[in-house]
Amino acid sequence: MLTVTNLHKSFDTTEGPLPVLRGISLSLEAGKSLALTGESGSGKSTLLHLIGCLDHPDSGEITLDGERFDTLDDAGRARIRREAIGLVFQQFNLIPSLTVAQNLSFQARLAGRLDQDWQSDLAEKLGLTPFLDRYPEQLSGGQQQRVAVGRALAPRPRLVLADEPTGNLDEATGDAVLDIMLDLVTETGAAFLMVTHSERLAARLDNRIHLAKGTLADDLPVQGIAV
Ligand SMILES: Nc1ncnc2c1ncn2[C@@H]1O[C@H](COP(=O)(O)OP(=O)(O)OP(=O)(O)O)[C@@H](O)[C@H]1O
Repeated sequence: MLTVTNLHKSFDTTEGPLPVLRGISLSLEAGKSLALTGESGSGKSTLLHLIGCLDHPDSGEITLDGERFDTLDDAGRARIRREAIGLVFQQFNLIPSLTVAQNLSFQARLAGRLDQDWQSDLAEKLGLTPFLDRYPEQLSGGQQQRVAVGRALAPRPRLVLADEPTGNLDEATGDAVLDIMLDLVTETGAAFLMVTHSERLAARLDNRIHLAKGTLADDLPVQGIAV
């Protein structure tokens, strides 16, 4: 279970501090999916980065299964990213000098949780088995994003965070990638938080929250979510 309580984050700018998140609270159960929507600049990526241990909040608490993230130092955040979190971004961020198979196993190796059977299973489910010896530049965008999804899920993370994962793909390809992601997060029992601009894609997840002016709107269905 992910819990976020009264999270605040400002950035220093030349015009002074820019408050981006002003008291965000939410919770997300294992096996559930949550879409995070909001206008450009509303702070969606900032929130995802804090939850994903890529940055630290000014105040507030973030816990995963009772373990606090917000008080960790750089090394602690790096450990959590390795061991508990799978990240998928709009840019596929594959390692160009590694094959598909090596990219798929990269995160699991870092986490010390390489499981060849699960990796083969993942490759099959993601339709990547014929491409295992290719390099990322020899794949289409949709295929590259499926590798990124597989890489994130190979260590069986407890929390999967995705920032516009289908943003660089055409609609049909993006839908197919999201279908597979939803199947896989359900199968692994991970909690899944996805940033999206698309109402259509947001509606495919279990719940949705909307960020505006640094706070979460409270007029949305909140089943399973404490907002
Ligand atoms: N490192 C930073 N330093 C200063 N300002 C920042 C920094 N990161 C983000 N911001 C500002 O914080 C605000 C929120 O940015 P963020 O990227 O979280 O928004 P977003 O909702 O994800 O936007 P988009 O949908 O366009 O990706 C923006 O005004 C942005 O300019």
